[in-house]
Amino acid sequence: MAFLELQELSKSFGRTRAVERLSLEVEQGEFLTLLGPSGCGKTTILRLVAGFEQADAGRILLDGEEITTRPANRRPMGMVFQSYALFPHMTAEQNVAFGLRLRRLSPTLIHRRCEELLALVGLADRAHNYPHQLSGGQQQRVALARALAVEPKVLLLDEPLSALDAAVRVTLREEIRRIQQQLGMTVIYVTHDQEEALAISDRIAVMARGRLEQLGAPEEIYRRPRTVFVAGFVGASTRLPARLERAADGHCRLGEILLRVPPQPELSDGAAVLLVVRPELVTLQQLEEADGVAVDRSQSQEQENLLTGIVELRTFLGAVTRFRVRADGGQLFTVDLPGLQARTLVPGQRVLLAFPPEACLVLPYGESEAEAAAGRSGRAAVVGQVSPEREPQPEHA
Ligand SMILES: Nc1ncnc2c1ncn2[C@@H]1O[C@H](COP(=O)(O)OP(=O)(O)OP(=O)(O)O)[C@@H](O)[C@H]1O
Repeated sequence: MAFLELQELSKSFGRTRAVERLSLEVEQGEFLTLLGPSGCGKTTILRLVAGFEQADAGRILLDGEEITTRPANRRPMGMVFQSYALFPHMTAEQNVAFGLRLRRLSPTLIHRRCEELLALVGLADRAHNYPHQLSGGQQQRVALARALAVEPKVLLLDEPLSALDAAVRVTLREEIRRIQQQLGMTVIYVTHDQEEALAISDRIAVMARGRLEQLGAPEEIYRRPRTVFVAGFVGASTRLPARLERAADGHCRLGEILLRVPPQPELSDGAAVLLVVRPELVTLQQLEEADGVAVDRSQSQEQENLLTGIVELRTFLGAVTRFRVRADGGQLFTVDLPGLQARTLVPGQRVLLAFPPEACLVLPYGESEAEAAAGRSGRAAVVGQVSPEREPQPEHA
């Protein structure tokens, strides 16, 4: 039996179905992240678990006991919110002590516990500072210590880092993970930031429109997204509507080109699919103008898919440089190359794109979704989609 079980939970607000028949199991000591776009129901799930909302249907079990209708103040949960929500007229130590005072512990014990907790979150020397004397990151550390003070069985974190700047976000998420592992704490963490979710979690529940799309370890979610939504939401990717040909032996038609993909014995010939290729699995090789037609496909065609194209955008991202390349068939590819390989490639440059069959993830793709994709882009459905929020900004026009 799982430590925390959500069984067929549903919650509506008027006509809005915030959560729909959600079933989820969280193990003791597990760090589970609810990931999804704004409005997909993440906060509502957390509030249902905390007892701030009542479910319309379904059950919540903690450690084998049903807590579905138990009031919030009688659930052993700690919560940290997006906004720091500290008491402004209390010092860091007094904030942490708040829950302990309610429990009528002795002042000596409370003081010792606060010292331990502030040390745990790296604020041993800030015990007597008021919230306005602390940075956003430090305030969130105090909020974390305060939530941990009452020794909750489950810690609920609702976008705790989203108000902080990028560098602090990364440091603090590592701290949260360290503390969670040190204490063996069970955590449900809410975020819409896929990179954060991949970095911090044991497992990720990807949500869309109140429903669970996929549940799995970060690597599994990234490498084997099971739905078109997950493939688009988690990680950058090239996504190309295509059609299977000789599915069982792994061929796929993309416009004029026949690509090699992993065999798809479950799918039939002629099925509409979405090809998903991660940017780091494609390589680019510079071509001289004349090479475009002289690419020797005969040797490497067995191992690699080869396409010619032209670099449209180059975006320096630090560790990698991201390229947008338009293949000669019109498809757009996103390609990430590490520093040295990227140096000589600039917009306007003709290139050879190469990626092995194993780099292609093949997802069933309904006709309606294909039409919607074509409609959104204003192009034929064979043109690759790069999600707008991850569209790189041009380094050179
Ligand atoms: N108290 C409420 N009254 C009415 N509608 C609500 C209420 N709380 C949530 N909703 C609606 O339920 C849906 C899910 O909201 P929820 O806050 O759970 O999403 P979310 O994934 O956490 O979004 P965000 O990341 O923007 O916080 C949304 O359509 C929201 O407008």
